[in-house]
Amino acid sequence: MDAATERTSQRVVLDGVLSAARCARLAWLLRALAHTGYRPHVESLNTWEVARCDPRLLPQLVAARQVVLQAVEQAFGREAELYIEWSGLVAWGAGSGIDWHADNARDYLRQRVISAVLYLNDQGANFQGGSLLFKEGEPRAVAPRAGRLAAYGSGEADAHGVEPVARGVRHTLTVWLTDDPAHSEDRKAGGGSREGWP
Ligand SMILES: O=C(O)CCC(=O)C(=O)O
Ligand SMILES: [Fe+2]
Repeated sequence: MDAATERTSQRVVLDGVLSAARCARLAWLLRALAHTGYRPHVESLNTWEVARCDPRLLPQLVAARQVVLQAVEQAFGREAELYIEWSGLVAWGAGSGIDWHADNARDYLRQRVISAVLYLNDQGANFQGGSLLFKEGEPRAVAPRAGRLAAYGSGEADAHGVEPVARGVRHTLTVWLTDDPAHSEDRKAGGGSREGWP
């Protein structure tokens, strides 16, 4: 394998990244404001939409995604290098799931370098199924539980899928990170800093 095709997978699973109470508040926001259309059997709510629906609710989401950004930067040794490209809350209903894919495998997604999913509720208690599965490497499977963060490369080396949710609703805060400031969602919102929100 030459340097150009080298596959470098990078993956971490961290527990207790957000408290159970903060996870529950984000899940409440998701249930109150989410809309359909992201994928079949899935409802979502991105940070822009929260800003538009009710800016008073924005700080709790902005604070949580900042926690995710900092946890990822620390885990991957990339402090002050990454920007949030997209962030949002996702509710995975019964029947939802995703086949094997890489998160940057389209021309318009190439800027994504790390994917981060913070789970807001518990497999087994709140829903059945819904494990995050990787095609190769370790860890091979992540069982969602409130406060657990899975972070992994957005490229082919970390190809992954979500096992179908069999029952209940699986809640996540999903964040894609880029090292290209031009693709920062905060910059696009008009902020000049890495924390561009008011
Ligand atoms: O929710 C997860 O565990 C992973 C989601 C995912 O792969 C995606 O949204 O691209
Ligand atoms: Fe993915």
